[in-house]
Amino acid sequence: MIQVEKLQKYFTIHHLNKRLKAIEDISFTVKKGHFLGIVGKSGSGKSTILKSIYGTYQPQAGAIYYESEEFGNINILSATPREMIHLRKYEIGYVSQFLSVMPRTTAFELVEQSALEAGMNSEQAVKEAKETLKHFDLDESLWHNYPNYFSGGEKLRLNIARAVIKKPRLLLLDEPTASLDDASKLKVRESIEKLKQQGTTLIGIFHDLEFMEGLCDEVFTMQKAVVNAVES
Ligand SMILES: Nc1ncnc2c1ncn2[C@@H]1O[C@H](COP(=O)(O)OP(=O)(O)OP(=O)(O)O)[C@@H](O)[C@H]1O
Repeated sequence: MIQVEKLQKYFTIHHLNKRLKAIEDISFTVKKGHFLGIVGKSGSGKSTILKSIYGTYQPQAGAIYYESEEFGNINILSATPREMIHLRKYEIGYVSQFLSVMPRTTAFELVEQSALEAGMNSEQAVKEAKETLKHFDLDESLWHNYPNYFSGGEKLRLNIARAVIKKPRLLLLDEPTASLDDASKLKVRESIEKLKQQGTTLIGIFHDLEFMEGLCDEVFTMQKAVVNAVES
């Protein structure tokens, strides 16, 4: 489903006139329907890998081959912006611990819009939004509120609901359970299990190794923090 080959990413730190090597020579493969967990020290480049797959970061070397429903086997690093927009809309989901909210959009509308974007009709989108918000125990009194002032855990659950409702083919999870209590973590776990049953491929970063246990099919360990500055 996804094959990462010799991925390398530098960041240019302009005010220091230096380049920072964030990841180097990263290669792994994830089979369709499998869950790959990425573990490693802080700063070793775990998020950089996920952001490269999602197209947020543009690595300088390597390849990310993804088996797309629409485009066949595609190298994400050379995908056009139009292709990337399609993949993000219909095929690849990304959940981080941060919720990016839209102004004057309620929690319910956020999830509903996500369902509409994935191609559901309005009746279906409303039904699925209700079910998904209920699944993640987001109190009904919050559904028609703006999420700016939600607690950390409420924002996270909303964030996950918004991604999961699309039933993406590939879901990238960047520590989405960071500030959740055990009951909410269990809900996330149930959703991941359900997605796996539906054939979703997942790549996830979790600090909570216990949470990953039994969920992941494979674990990729970042060898070390390769971060070091090189002259630009
Ligand atoms: N946009 C950026 N600009 C400059 N440096 C960056 C950027 N994003 C990441 N880095 C650097 O790249 C390195 C890898 O960061 P990354 O966030 O991928 O690590 P991580 O393994 O996910 O860390 P953590 O577990 O602490 O979240 C870090 O040294 C970080 O400072």
